[in-house]
Amino acid sequence: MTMKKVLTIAGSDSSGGAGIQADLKTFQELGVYGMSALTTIVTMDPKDNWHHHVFPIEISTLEAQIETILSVGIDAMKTGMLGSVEIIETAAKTINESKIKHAVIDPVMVCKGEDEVLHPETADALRKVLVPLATVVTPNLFEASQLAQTKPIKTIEDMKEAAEKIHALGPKYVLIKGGSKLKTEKAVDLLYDGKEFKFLEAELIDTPYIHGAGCTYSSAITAELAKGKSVEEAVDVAKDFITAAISHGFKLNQYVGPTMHGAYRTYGAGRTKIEQ
Ligand SMILES: Nc1ncnc2c1ncn2[C@@H]1O[C@H](COP(=O)(O)OP(=O)(O)O)[C@@H](O)[C@H]1O
Ligand SMILES: Cc1ncc(COP(=O)(O)O)c(C=O)c1O
Repeated sequence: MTMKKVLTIAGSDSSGGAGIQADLKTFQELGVYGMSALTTIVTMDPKDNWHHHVFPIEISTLEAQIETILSVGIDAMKTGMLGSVEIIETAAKTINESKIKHAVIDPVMVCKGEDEVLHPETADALRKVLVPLATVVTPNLFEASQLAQTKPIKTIEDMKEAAEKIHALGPKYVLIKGGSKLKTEKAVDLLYDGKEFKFLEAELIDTPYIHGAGCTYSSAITAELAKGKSVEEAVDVAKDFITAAISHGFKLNQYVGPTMHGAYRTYGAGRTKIEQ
């Protein structure tokens, strides 16, 4: 069997749990060959309560990375933190020019633990330029309300309404992540293809260690799509993958705890919590 090749266009999380680090670890776990084009570098200041700093990368450096990777060829790609309108346009150009079959767009707008939207001016560009090209777009509740331009999402009904509005922008599928922020007993996500609402449910795990969960989830979807799975199948595997990763999340330091990318391979979809 030939190795499937996937690209992530995303930021670097120096602490290793989210961003490109999460993407490449997840690709490896799911047996695809990962390549990366770095958009920004995020650091955390230990002298200032782990406050995030974002260092952008020159657009010409991003373009050179993408050129390298497209010369190899890819089976699927994803985007994560992009950080500027110009970078969003470059990602869209990559999807159009490579005629790639599957692009998963994770519309990263905030980092967990940080309140402010990192790049407010980019929400509009995401809506207009990138989201329409997605096979699947994977907003969390906050990102979904920004993309749909609706009020804060608090209920399943709000989620459905936002999914319809986002679908109207042009992506094939919308996957809204309820996670722990919806007042439900389970961790519920909503998949919408323009016709049917499908809910994905998993046990809601009582843990603060979910740094990088969104990056990991969208990478798992990308890996499974590259292997030829349908969107419904890919999202199902990814939900098991992220649930296992969250149930084995661990404390890195007093500020952050990432999910465990190797949990699905090591423990399977079943969940045996490791003692911290
Ligand atoms: N405490 C939790 N227990 C189980 N699943 C969770 C929990 N928190 C988030 N999830 C799931 O993890 C995935 C990523 O969601 P989320 O953390 O909301 O994304 P993001 O990192 O983009 O904010 C989704 O499938 C969501 O339902
Ligand atoms: C580079 C980068 N991308 C994405 C994210 C978002 O991470 P999450 O998957 O927890 O939403 C972060 C958060 O720190 C980050 O540093």
